[in-house]
Amino acid sequence: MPSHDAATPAIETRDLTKRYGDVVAVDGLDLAIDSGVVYGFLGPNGSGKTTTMRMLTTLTRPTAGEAFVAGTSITDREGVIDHLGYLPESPPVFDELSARENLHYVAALHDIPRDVASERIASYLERFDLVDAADRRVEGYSKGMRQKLGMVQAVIHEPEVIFLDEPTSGLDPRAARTVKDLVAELADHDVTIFLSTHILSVVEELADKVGVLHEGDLVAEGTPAELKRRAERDESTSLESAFLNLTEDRDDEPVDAVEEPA
Ligand SMILES: Nc1ncnc2c1ncn2[C@@H]1O[C@H](COP(=O)(O)OP(=O)(O)OP(=O)(O)O)[C@@H](O)[C@H]1O
Repeated sequence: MPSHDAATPAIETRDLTKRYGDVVAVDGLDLAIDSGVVYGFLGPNGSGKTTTMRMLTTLTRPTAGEAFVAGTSITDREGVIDHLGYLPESPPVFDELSARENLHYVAALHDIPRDVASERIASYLERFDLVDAADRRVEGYSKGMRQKLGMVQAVIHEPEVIFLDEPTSGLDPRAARTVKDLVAELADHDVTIFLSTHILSVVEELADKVGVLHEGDLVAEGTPAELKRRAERDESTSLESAFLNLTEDRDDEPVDAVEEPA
């Protein structure tokens, strides 16, 4: 259950901006995402998705604007860090440790008692089919095994808000199913999932709401059905068509929130 006030969005950004020299990676982003929502964060390569997630997980500082995760400002790193989990594109794992040791390390960072951590770790290792490899050094792991370990690292401390960057990348169909089922299960327990992926079938299956980023701007927001309905006006029915339509090269256009028809 979220510890923050239910009326407070789980993720809120106001005019959140990140510049790298002349490059505006994220340009005045305004988001308000409720608890228990799976938010599909879409956008072409280089549109600012990773930069947004890095700001929201305190790994990089905004140039301007502000953001709150689970009601806590991202400027309060100590205060916010226990409330969030992050699976980045390359999971941060220690190669010289085993999966179990890596997970105990992360659990200890979050002050989870050793016996509680042991139980949770055993359960996740089982769920992700990592039991046989659990006590082997991670340096010999395949890409998919690392990805699964990264996923467990992101959820082991039971955070209220979880940021996932391409969580099914490199996974076999069974492991991808495990991840998707876990996301759905967490959302059922009011955990908020901020999910960035280029795999639109994952978004279709899981996302309650979708935001489309283009060159650092949020160009559309709505449910997958709303975005598709909008694309239907262009005689198209798929989320892929909606995505392509929304992110084709365009001059600056305002945010286009897609509303349910009355
Ligand atoms: N550390 C950095 N230094 C300079 N420019 C950066 C840095 N990180 C990101 N950028 C730039 O910011 C923009 C957004 O990059 P970002 O990685 O956030 O995109 P993305 O949407 O996650 O892309 P992808 O889908 O390819 O992962 C790009 O123009 C990128 O070159």
